[in-house]
Formats: sequence, structure tokens, C-alpha cells
Amino acid sequence: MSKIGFIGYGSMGSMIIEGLLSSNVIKPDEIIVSNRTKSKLEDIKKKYPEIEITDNNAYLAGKCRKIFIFVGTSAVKEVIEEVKDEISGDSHITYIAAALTMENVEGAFPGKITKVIPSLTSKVNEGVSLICHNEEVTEKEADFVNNLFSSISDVKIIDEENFEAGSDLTSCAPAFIAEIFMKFAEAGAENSNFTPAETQDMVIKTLYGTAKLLYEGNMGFEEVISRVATKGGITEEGVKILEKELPNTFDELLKTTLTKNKKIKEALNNQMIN
Ligand SMILES: NC(=O)C1=CN([C@@H]2O[C@H](COP(=O)(O)OP(=O)(O)OC[C@H]3O[C@@H](n4cnc5c(N)ncnc54)[C@H](OP(=O)(O)O)[C@@H]3O)[C@@H](O)[C@H]2O)C=CC1
Ligand SMILES: O=C(O)[C@@H]1CCC=N1
Repeated sequence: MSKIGFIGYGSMGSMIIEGLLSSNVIKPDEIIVSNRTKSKLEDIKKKYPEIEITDNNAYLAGKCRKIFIFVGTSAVKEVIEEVKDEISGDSHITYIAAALTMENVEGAFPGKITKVIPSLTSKVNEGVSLICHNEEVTEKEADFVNNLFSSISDVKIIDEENFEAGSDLTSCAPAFIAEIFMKFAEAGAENSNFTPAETQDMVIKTLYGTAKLLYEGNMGFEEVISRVATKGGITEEGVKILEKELPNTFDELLKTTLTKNKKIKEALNNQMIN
């Protein structure tokens, strides 16, 4: 009986594998997990003794038709080379490496390929996973991957060309949001007698409440703003500052990250071809 293979147990790999196991969409005895540093798999093996662990990717590939590659972008080629002799037209590879195009991966493995861009928010079963399947992937195989990621996030099926801007909005976004609110909390501490720990706590609780209003309370951004920014009041003045400063900041952020994406893509293009 073929198992499900996961290669790479770092920040994303551990989050996804543990999320899938705790939401019961996969069972420990159905999976093999491989990591370059095998000792990092000791904790998950202790928690789920039925899981098979290894540091041998070719061994894993020999036992699995569905293979998830969660290694860093620059290591994907090396992993595909390691497993090449063990995979066939029946194998289905899913990878999460940002900036690595499906065309690039198809160059190394011309078969069934799915690209997923996960988000750290899946650690709390929230956020969006972006998914694109190539034409070789059957509906059943696509559903399998979509269902796994649905158990830890909302799944959005997209065209490959939208991965870059999409990643900014869902996958890089937790870091951007954290940075924005860290600066807000720091400014709060600088302009008051509150300690940095106090302003951080106030801002995080308000951020959580605002997200709930927007999501569970079905309030749009504009309604939240108009309900808080009393005409002629204090908030209105603060909103004006943000309206003036933020469009340029976010435009620059998008342009910079899209350019970086392009640069990595070009470098990887050379790496995958050579
Ligand atoms: N972090 C994020 O929020 C997101 C990341 N991504 C993408 O996910 C990918 C992984 O990122 P992340 O989890 O942050 O990276 P990490 O560096 O945390 O994890 C990479 C893991 O891969 C393992 N590894 C490397 N080479 C091999 C190999 N040949 N065989 C087996 N295991 C190997 C490493 O092992 P070792 O323990 O030995 O180092 C490590 O555990 C990247 O391509 C990134 O673009 C996509 C969306 C979001
Ligand atoms: O910053 C990165 O490169 C990865 C991809 C998306 C989120 N983190």
C-alpha cells in the first residue's frame, strides 16, 4: 500500500504535517516524513510513534506515490534528483517553494505537479493556501491536495501567474502585518507612559478584535473606519495620515517584493536548466 511522503520538516513542513495530523485528515501510519537532519523528527515520532521517519528521500519516494516537498526553494532541484529513479508518471509531486515556477519543476519532473503557497496562519487553522495544479493532475488527485489544505486553511485555486501578488497578500502578509503593528505599538510606547509590553498587548488585542469584526462580524473595512472615525473627531485625523502615507508604502512594498520574486525566478531558471 502506497504511503504519503513529506520531505522537509522546517518551519512550513512541521506546521503543515502537524496541522494535518491533528485535524485527522491523515493518519500517522499512512505517512513517511523525511528531513535532512533526522534528529529534528524525534519529537513528532514520540508524539505519533506510527509515523515512519527517515533522512533518505529516495527510500521515501520508493514507498510513496504522493510526495510533498517542503524544503527551501534552492533545495528542490537536488531533492527531485535524489528521488528521480523512484518516481514515475503515476507520482504526484506537490511543492511549496515560492518563486519556483511549475515550468521549472516540470523541467526536472515532467509529470503531475501541484504548487501550494501556504501561510504561517495555518498554525491556528486560519488564513489562505494558494493552490495551482498542472494539467497532468486528475480531479481526484487535485481534490486530495485541496482537501488536505482545506483542513488547515481556506483554499484558493489560482492561475500560476497570480502566485506572486497572491503570496504577498496571504503568505508574506503575516510578517507585514506583524511589522506594521509592532511599529504602531512602539510609537504608542514612545508617546505615552505605557511600557512597550503594555502597548504591544493593547495593540494585539485590538488587532484580534478588529479582525473578528471584519470577518465574523461581516463589517467591511470602510464600515469599521466610518463607525470609529466620528465626524470632526480624533480618529479622522489619524486616518487622513494613513491615507496619505500608505498607498505609496504598499505600492513600493508590492513592487519591491515582485522584483525580488523575479530575480529569484531568473536565478532558479538557470539552476533548474543547468
Ligand atoms: N516560511 C513561510 O511562511 C513560507 C515558506 N514558503 C516556502 O516554503 C519553503 C520552505 O520554507 P521554510 O519551511 O520556511 O524553510 P526551513 O529552512 O525552515 O525548512 C526547510 C527544511 O527542509 C529540510 N531540507 C533541506 N534540504 C533537504 C533535503 N535534501 N532533504 C530533506 N530535507 C531537506 C531542512 O532540513 P534541516 O533540518 O537539515 O535544515 C529543513 O528542515 C521555501 O521554499 C519557502 O519559499 C512558502 C510559503 C510561506
Ligand atoms: O519570504 C519568503 O520567501 C517565503 C515565501 C512566502 C513567505 N515566505
